[in-house]
Amino acid sequence: MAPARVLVLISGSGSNLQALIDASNTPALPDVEFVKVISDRKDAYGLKRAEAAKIPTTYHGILPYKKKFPDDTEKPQFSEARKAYDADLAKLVLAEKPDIVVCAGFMRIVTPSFLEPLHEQKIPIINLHPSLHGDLVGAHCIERAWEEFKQGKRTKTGIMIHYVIAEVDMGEPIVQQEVSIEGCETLEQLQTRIHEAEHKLIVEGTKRVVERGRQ
Ligand SMILES: Nc1nc2c(c(=O)[nH]1)N[C@@H](CN(C=O)c1ccc(C(=O)N[C@@H](CCC(=O)O)C(=O)O)cc1)CN2
Ligand SMILES: NCC(=O)N[C@@H]1O[C@H](COP(=O)([O-])[O-])[C@@H](O)[C@H]1O
Repeated sequence: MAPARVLVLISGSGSNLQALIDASNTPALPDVEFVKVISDRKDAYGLKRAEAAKIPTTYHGILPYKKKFPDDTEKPQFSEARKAYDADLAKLVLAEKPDIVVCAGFMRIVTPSFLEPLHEQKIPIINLHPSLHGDLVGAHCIERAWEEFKQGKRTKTGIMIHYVIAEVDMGEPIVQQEVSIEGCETLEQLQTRIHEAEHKLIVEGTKRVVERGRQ
């Protein structure tokens, strides 16, 4: 059987991409091939990690689309710029014929202009999110959990790998893990604790979806 073709979307440092690369073709994540890494940010260090691993990369920035639609709305579901961006992103992704798309710190809300073309091809899109399903959604969830911990509103948070649907961070969870905040004295300590857990969970979540695709 041919290796599963994995395409990864990133925006930042790419430590989760690195975890996937390091685990690839070991028992933790067997028989996979990274076909491309796409970033919406040109300065994403994850692009350098991909290049070091000899994985093809593409920078797909939003600016040209914003310039094309100067009077655009900021609401993701109605933005012409975002829809055009997402439609082109879908074309870039489909050109690689992936078996799975992994959002590993990809910090853009995607619209049906991206989701539908991939859904038609039955290509699963999964995402790493630093909260449990139905708890915190959106960006900056680690910071928000930390603030609530300091206010005495919570002692735990978590992480999950979930399917990506239009409703942000509400797609079916694939695997989740609770993370205690207790014992952390700074936000940085919580971030470290969460990132260490993420690096394991993203490998497990990707492996499960790859295996489902092979059934
Ligand atoms: N339609 C969906 N798109 C995305 C999902 C999803 O479940 N459905 N998951 C995200 C990843 N994500 C959280 O896990 C997330 C990323 C970014 C944002 C966000 O508010 N982005 C802003 C820009 C923020 C910035 O530039 O710093 C935006 O897109 O306007 C929310 C959730 C991947 N996309
Ligand atoms: N809502 C999505 C979100 O907040 N994702 C977060 O982006 C980081 C990516 O780190 P990385 O670039 O080092 O892999 C991760 O901590 C992940 O939880």
